[in-house]
Amino acid sequence: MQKTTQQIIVGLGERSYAIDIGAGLLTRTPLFNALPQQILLLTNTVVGPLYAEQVLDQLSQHKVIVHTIDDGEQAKSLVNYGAIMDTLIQHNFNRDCAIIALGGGVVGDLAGFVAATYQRGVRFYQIPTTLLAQVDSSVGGKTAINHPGGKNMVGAFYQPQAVLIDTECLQTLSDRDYACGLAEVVKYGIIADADFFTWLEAHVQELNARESAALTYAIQRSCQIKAEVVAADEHEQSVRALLNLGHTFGHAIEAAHYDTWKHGEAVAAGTIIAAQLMFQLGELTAVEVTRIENLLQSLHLPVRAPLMQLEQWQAFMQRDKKVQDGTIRLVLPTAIGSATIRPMADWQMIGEAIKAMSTSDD
Ligand SMILES: NC(=O)c1ccc[n+]([C@@H]2O[C@H](COP(=O)([O-])OP(=O)(O)OC[C@H]3O[C@@H](n4cnc5c(N)ncnc54)[C@H](O)[C@@H]3O)[C@@H](O)[C@H]2O)c1
Ligand SMILES: O=C(O)C(=O)C[C@@H](O)[C@H](O)[C@H](O)COP(=O)(O)O
Ligand SMILES: [Zn+2]
Repeated sequence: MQKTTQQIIVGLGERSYAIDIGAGLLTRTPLFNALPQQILLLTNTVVGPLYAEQVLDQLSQHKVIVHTIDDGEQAKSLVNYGAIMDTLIQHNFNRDCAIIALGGGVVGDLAGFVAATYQRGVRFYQIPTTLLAQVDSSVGGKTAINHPGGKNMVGAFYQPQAVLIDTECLQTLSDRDYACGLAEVVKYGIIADADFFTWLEAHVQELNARESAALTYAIQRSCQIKAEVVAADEHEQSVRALLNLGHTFGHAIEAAHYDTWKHGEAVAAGTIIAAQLMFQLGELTAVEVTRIENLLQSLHLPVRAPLMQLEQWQAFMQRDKKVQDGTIRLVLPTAIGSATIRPMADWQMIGEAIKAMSTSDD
């Protein structure tokens, strides 16, 4: 059967770029158009052995330096950022070089921040290999590294030149990391598309089985929504904040538990807290909260946060990038298919929602 490629454009004027989606794209030529001679391929110790050779085969006419980082969220660090800068400088990379990210969101976020800052900005390409990176982090230009005090605290908005999504890469992903990507997919349904949410509910089995047609549609629809939101508000002055549903809570969980909670898992637990908060405010029905909870659960995602003191939640949440004049602003679902961003100072109410949706201690 002929393999097809679908293309979605992120419309940003002169900086517009294409997201190509298809099975087996890594081994089809060319990966990207008009690549320069000097290329730094950033990958990690898990993805490199799986896919770097396929990429290098396509780049045999270029001078490619492979830089490999450790696996895991802790690798999105200032130390690794410095080490990559050392590599670029040691090899005399100039402003005409390109950085290619081959990996999940950790590799992509770090590579993008390097690209945004090396010699004040060099070309950047994304080859996302996790579901989460394919549906979310490779698109839209949020690049960052973490700080012990919070997630993505140092970063830049810096768009890639192109994104290449090979859906076949997902077959080697662990069940846990696959589920993490589905958390961000569910997010798009909640904030922007009730029909897509209903479609997800109806295709849980196919999605859990990683069936090609369902998976490709979920990736494509997610990228379409993300591309539209980013094109409308690249620098998160308004509607882009909705992509942060569940993240103010989720980032607090991650920052407190980097070693045990993954990003997608923390987003799922954070999403259900946001839904519960809207239920308490009388703006979301019990049926809607249950639908969100059931969908996340059926996709093997956690729907209860770990036990943490309210003060700890508060400390991390106050560092959220959406805080304005000391007041946190939360993304809250107003229905399945729409969400709003709202300043919230009522910590008693927030604490009640967190408690209701945290693991019980009895
Ligand atoms: N920039 C953005 O807009 C954005 C959006 C969402 C998330 N993020 C960030 O992305 C990160 C999470 O990304 P993630 O979930 O991809 O995590 P990750 O990059 O740590 O990848 C998850 C795991 O899967 C492994 N892996 C990657 N591809 C694989 C493959 N094809 N086969 C087998 N194993 C594979 C990785 O080595 C890792 O162990 C977080 O740091 C989060 O903050 C950024
Ligand atoms: O693209 C966006 O905008 C997002 O918020 C996507 C999120 O899924 C992603 O986790 C992002 O990195 C969060 O950014 P932050 O600004 O809250 O650090
Ligand atoms: Zn996210």
